[in-house]
Amino acid sequence: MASNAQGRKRGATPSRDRFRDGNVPNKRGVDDTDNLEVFCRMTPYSGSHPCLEIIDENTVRSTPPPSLNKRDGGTYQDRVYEFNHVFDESDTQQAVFQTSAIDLVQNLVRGKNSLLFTYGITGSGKTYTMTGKPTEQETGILPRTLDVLFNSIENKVDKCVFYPTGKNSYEIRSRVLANVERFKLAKQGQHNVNKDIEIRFNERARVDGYNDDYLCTVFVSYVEIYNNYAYDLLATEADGRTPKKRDIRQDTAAGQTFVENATEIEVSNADEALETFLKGEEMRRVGDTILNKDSSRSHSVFTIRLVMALYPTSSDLPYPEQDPTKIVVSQLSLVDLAGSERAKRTFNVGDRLAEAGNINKSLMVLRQCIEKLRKNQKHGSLVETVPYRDSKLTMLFKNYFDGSGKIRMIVCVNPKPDDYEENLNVLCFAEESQAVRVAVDSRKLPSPGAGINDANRPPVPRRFFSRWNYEVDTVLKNSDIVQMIKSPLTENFIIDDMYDEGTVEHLKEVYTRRKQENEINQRNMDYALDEFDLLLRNTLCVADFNALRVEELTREKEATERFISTLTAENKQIKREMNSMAIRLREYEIEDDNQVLMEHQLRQGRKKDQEKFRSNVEALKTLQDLCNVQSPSVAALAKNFGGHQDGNEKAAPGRGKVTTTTTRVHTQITMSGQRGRETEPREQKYGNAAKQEEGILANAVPYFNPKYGRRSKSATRVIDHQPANRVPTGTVMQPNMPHGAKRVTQPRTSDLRQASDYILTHQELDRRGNVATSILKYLDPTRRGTTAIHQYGFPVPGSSAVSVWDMYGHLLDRCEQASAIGEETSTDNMSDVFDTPSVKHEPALDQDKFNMRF
Ligand SMILES: Nc1ncnc2c1ncn2[C@@H]1O[C@H](COP(=O)(O)OP(=O)(O)OP(=O)(O)O)[C@@H](O)[C@H]1O
Repeated sequence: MASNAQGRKRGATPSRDRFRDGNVPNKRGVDDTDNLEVFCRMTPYSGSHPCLEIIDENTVRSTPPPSLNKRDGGTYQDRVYEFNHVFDESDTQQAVFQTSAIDLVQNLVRGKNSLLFTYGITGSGKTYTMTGKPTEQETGILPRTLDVLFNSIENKVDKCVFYPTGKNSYEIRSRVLANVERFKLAKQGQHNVNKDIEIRFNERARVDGYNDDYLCTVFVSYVEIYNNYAYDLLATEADGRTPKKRDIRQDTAAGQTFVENATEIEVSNADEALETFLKGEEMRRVGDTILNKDSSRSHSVFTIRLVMALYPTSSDLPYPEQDPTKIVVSQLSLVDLAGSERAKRTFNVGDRLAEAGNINKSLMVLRQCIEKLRKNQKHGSLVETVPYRDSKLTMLFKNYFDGSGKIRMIVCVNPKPDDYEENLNVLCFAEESQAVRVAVDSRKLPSPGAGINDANRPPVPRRFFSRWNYEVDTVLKNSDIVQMIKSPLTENFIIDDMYDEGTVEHLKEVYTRRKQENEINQRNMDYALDEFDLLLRNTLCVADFNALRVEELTREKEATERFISTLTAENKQIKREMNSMAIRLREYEIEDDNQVLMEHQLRQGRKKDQEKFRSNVEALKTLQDLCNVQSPSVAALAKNFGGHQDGNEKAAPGRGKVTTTTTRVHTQITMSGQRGRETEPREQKYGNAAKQEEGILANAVPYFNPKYGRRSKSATRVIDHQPANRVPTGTVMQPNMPHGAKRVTQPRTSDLRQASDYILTHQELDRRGNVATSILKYLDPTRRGTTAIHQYGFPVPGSSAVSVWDMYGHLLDRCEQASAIGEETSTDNMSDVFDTPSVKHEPALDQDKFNMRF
């Protein structure tokens, strides 16, 4: 037995409680009935929202597509279906054959009947499963079945020995008639072999169980049920295009339904059988529908019949006895049902619509038959008549349901959401079908009776030893050697007269002696012949056995070679993958190294930044400390102006947060509050820092142009205006003030009038929050139009400087106004000018001057 037939992983038969209707599960041999077996196959689907999902090798779950409601407005629920086995999308045609069909081939060679049919909605893969395509991966059940059958049967007789009567029976022709028929067949000539067959894949598996005591031959027939009529796909009407219509009859004697006069073609190998199938396929009605471009419009039934007869008991050339009652027929029907389809999905009209109607009707009758069978079996009596006769399809299947063979269904489903509702019907029906119990076909092949029994059976197939027997018996035993040995030895005797008694006596003696010798020789010869006969038969047996063994080993070798070549190919593939993985790995490693390097650099950069940040924070801290104490210049002024300082101090707090930078550090620092508290002398408070600042001031670049400096050397007319809230910056460039310059925090109008030079040290925040210090020199502030302004100090961004000029212009205006009315501008007022720079005023200098900033 083929390993797969016995050892295949068949789905566990559903347990008792798995069936909703409480049917007894499959228990072979207990009650001589068997459950109808159902296998489910899922079509590959790559779209979104598959409506079916495989849970395990026996279970499928259906899930409604999103937002699909029942016609009554209700919602669908998830449902689970259980089958003998479920094939997922990755299961190959080979796997499907091994699991669902190879044991049916074994049934066939053992003389039993089986029916295998595919069921499902249109486009679900029924034809693909049954027939497939010529490649190894896609060869379907039918071609594989034929291969396995011919790999497994022995003792095939020549063609035309058996012949079908057309009434579900066979007869045997005489040798002469068989020869005549063969001659006629040969005269019909060879036709071109179908291309698909030339390139097709051959299944090499075989099953055991063939009874060697039988001679056999194979017949195939192919019919379709179209629009509820049976058509013979192997015979056409006179037009050569329309298949012949046939009737379905019941053979009461054999208990079988059959297609009357269906053409049965005798085939001697799988290729011939397949050729016949393809010939019939050309006749089969297939149409192009929206849902399947090669949609089967009929139910097709391909029947393989194995016709067997016992070996003759005589040692004649192998030829069956001409006794039709000793013929045994087993059959396997492979049925590709047309798919159910909803008209509203296919938009079929005309013939297609009528076909669809008939397809759906026949499938509905099949369903009803199964339901009624189930009901009857449940009640244990004939509660309802099973409507087999309502459709040709069910009429043809009737004998299987009546127990003349095994029934198996492969239900094909496509998980696409559009098929959801139809799939529910299919799955429901398929699951419930499993509850139907069918009587087991318990027929046994009649034993050969007298003759060779298991004890004296040579270890080679019957066809071998039958041939030697015939050859040894009919050829060797009648050979000349035997005759020659048997011939008496002769001697020349001359008898002189009738009274020559001496010679006669001598002759008598010689003959008697020779007769005795001959008898001894004959006995010896017979003995030797028997010995030789035995030796010969044994030698022939051993030779045949060895030949078989060689054949088997050759097959194994070929299989091993194929396996090795597959492994080699896989090996190469794996090597290729490994190489590409190694390349990828190298790339990853390089990338990894780069990343490590980058990470290292980043870490270094971060470290540097942190160090820089730390040093900046320290610098800022120092700066903050400096800012948080009273400006030394303010301190100095406080000394000069006494009580004024407090007033100035009060004017400052409104500024709140000030961001300052002198060494390009952008950090916010708070300057509120502490300024007024500084009372210690600057040197005392800042020590070296203050001294350093002054040193820098002393050595700084002169702030004024010597050209102008020359004119003002003799007079002390310089007003050094340093507002009270100046932030000590410790900047490198510091102006060198002429000796005698009058430093004021709030200039009076009288000071300005008397002054020949006016120098303003102004501070403000630029857009980035840096403290920008500007030193402005203005000559003769009382006379407009003759001014010359120079700016020294730090770069000041353009826009932020406008406010300086605004303020300055404002100051001048105020001075002029004051002088015009003969009043002194109050210091408080002047202080306002500087402390509230929001006062808008046209600057007292032209745009060119303004552009002198850098
Ligand atoms: N398991 C599968 N793997 C790959 N292709 C498949 C599979 N099942 C079906 N197909 C493809 O789906 C298409 C429809 O399949 P098929 O003709 O077998 O459907 P069907 O059920 O016989 O339809 P209909 O009832 O209309 O005849 C075909 O092109 C077939 O090759």
